[in-house]
Amino acid sequence: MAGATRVDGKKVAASMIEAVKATTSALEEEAGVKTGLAVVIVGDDPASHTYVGAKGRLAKECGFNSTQHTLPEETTQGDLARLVASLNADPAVHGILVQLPLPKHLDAEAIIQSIRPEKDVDGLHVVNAGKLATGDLATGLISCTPAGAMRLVRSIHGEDLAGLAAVVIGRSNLFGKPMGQLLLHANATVTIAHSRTKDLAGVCRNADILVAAVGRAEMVKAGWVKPGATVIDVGINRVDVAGGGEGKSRLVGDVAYDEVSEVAGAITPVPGGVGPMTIAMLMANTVTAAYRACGREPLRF
Ligand SMILES: Nc1nc2c(c(=O)[nH]1)N[C@@H](CN(C=O)c1ccc(C(=O)N[C@@H](CCC(=O)O)C(=O)O)cc1)CN2
Repeated sequence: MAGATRVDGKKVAASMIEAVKATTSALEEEAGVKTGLAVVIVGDDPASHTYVGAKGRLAKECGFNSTQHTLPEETTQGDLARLVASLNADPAVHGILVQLPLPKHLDAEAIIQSIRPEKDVDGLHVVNAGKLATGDLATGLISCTPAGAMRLVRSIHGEDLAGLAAVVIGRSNLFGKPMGQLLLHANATVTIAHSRTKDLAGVCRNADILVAAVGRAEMVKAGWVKPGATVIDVGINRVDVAGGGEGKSRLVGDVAYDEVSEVAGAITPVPGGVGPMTIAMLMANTVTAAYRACGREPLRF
């Protein structure tokens, strides 16, 4: 029987969405401003279309004016850059999100850096990454997945992580680095581990908070986890179901959930953990951007 507390990302995300809805309607009532989100998707990747659909539906539910720009696979860098430039110039658009990954022939980094930082609700522009790195959490926009994962850490440990050792496995700009910085700002003692780390299992066993973002199904085993640790699983891997027949698959994280649940103190499931928080944080960032565009500051979500 599993002993760890299951950290319910859907529940935390739902309460955040309620706060976003209230904040959005307050802005409309007080300033007459409707929060605007533009979502851009290029190509036919089915998973990306699913995520974009979910973002659009939730944006509408939050009371946003949400527009989706669907571009064909063969879109050129110039076409996409012109669309971003027009959204940058549109005062009714407070947040711009370009769904990743982009088709291989496009330079995703150049597109992300062309978004105005104050509309970069994905928090990926160097200005926003730099603000996070220098400890300015008040004026920038923080990348949605690390912000969502951090929210789940706070739901277990509170605001101050002083005295706790945190290990993040993964050093990407999208997740590992910003997650490490958020943990550091909350006073945790942070290690960022990666594919070249020696004795990865041993490093992980020191962690009071272990965050896995490696992209390898169920790589983190029970023997990697300190008894009682909090384990945050950021992986989303689709694996075949043994004997399930053609095309049968299920989603698993980077953590071997069942065995790690026997050792950990708290653990996020996949699905239903960090994933729902990513989309909730996008909504929070978008209404935050709308408030700032009106010279106001909303509550901290
Ligand atoms: N521009 C961006 N592109 C991408 C991001 C991002 O944050 N910004 N993240 C991922 C995809 N993503 C959002 O876009 C995302 C992935 C997964 C989930 C989620 O809720 N997952 C569910 C399971 C869903 C399923 O059944 O397939 C869960 O974990 O419970 C939300 C958002 C890459 N691209």
